[in-house]
Order: sequence, then C-alpha cells, then structure tokens
Amino acid sequence: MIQVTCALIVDDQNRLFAAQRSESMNLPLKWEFPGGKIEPDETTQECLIREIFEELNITIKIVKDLPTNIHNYPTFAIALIPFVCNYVSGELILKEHAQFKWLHKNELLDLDWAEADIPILHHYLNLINAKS
Ligand SMILES: Nc1nc2c([nH]c(=O)n2[C@H]2C[C@H](O)[C@@H](COP(=O)(O)OP(=O)(O)OP(=O)(O)O)O2)c(=O)[nH]1
Repeated sequence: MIQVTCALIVDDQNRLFAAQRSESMNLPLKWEFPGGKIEPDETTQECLIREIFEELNITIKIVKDLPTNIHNYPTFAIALIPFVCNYVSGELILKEHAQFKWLHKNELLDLDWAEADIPILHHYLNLINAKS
C-alpha cells in the first residue's frame, strides 16, 4: 500500500485549498489535497512540507493531524495521511497541477474529488461545523 501525505491548507478566511491533478497524472483531473508519497527516512510531516514546496513553491506550517484514510482503488491501495496546515510564506506557483481553488466550506463538495479524499473532506467539515 502506498503511503501518501496531504495538506488541508486553510487561509485567513477559513477557505480550503483544492488542487486539480493534471491530465498526465494518475487519477487525471481529479481534485485533491496536495501532497505526495513518503520517501524512505522521512517523517510524514517532513514529507508533506517537502511535497508542498515542490508542488506549490510555498512553505506551510502543520497545525493538526486528521485520521488516515485507507482506500482501495481498482489498481492500487493508498493510505492517505491528512494534516490541517496554514500558509507561512512563498509565492504560490503550480508546478504539477492543472489548477487550484480556494473554497468555502459550502463549495467543497461540488468538486470531483479523488475517492480517497472524500472521507477526509467529510471529517474536516464535521470538525469545523462542530466548532461553529
Ligand atoms: N497527493 C495526493 N495524492 C492523492 C490524493 N488522493 C489520492 O487518491 N491520491 C493518490 C494519487 C496518486 O496515485 C497518489 C499520490 O501520488 P503523487 O503522484 O501525488 O505523489 P508523488 O508526487 O510523491 O509521486 P511521484 O511523482 O513521485 O510518483 O495518491 C491526495 O489528496 N493527494
């Protein structure tokens, strides 16, 4: 099973960052939380900070971990390890994705998400709805 970290990056208006995978990637044009596969000898947090810098050219701060979601796609299985994060610095430049959006909570479910992300999105929405 591949271990993949992903970032739920929240801005100061409580919008969440969503990125669309490009046509040439696995799961083409699906929306996801940016991140990537854990390399040997790095922690999940180190992986996520590295991946976000590689993919988006920004530095983030990890705020909180959310429960890992195990998902079986038809051809592979994934353990998707999510973290709530804040933007710290850097100009946002898309290095791999087709496009991105900053979305309010009521807009998030309209996107065509990668299947493994959907339980994570619901967990996040339950958390913030419980707070408000
Ligand atoms: N990054 C990321 N990948 C996801 C998410 N949901 C989901 O099913 N995936 C899948 C898509 C890919 O098959 C796999 C992650 O691969 P990736 O291509 O993004 O990661 P990577 O940059 O480390 O990969 P690579 O180019 O080194 O092969 O996990 C998600 O929210 N974020």
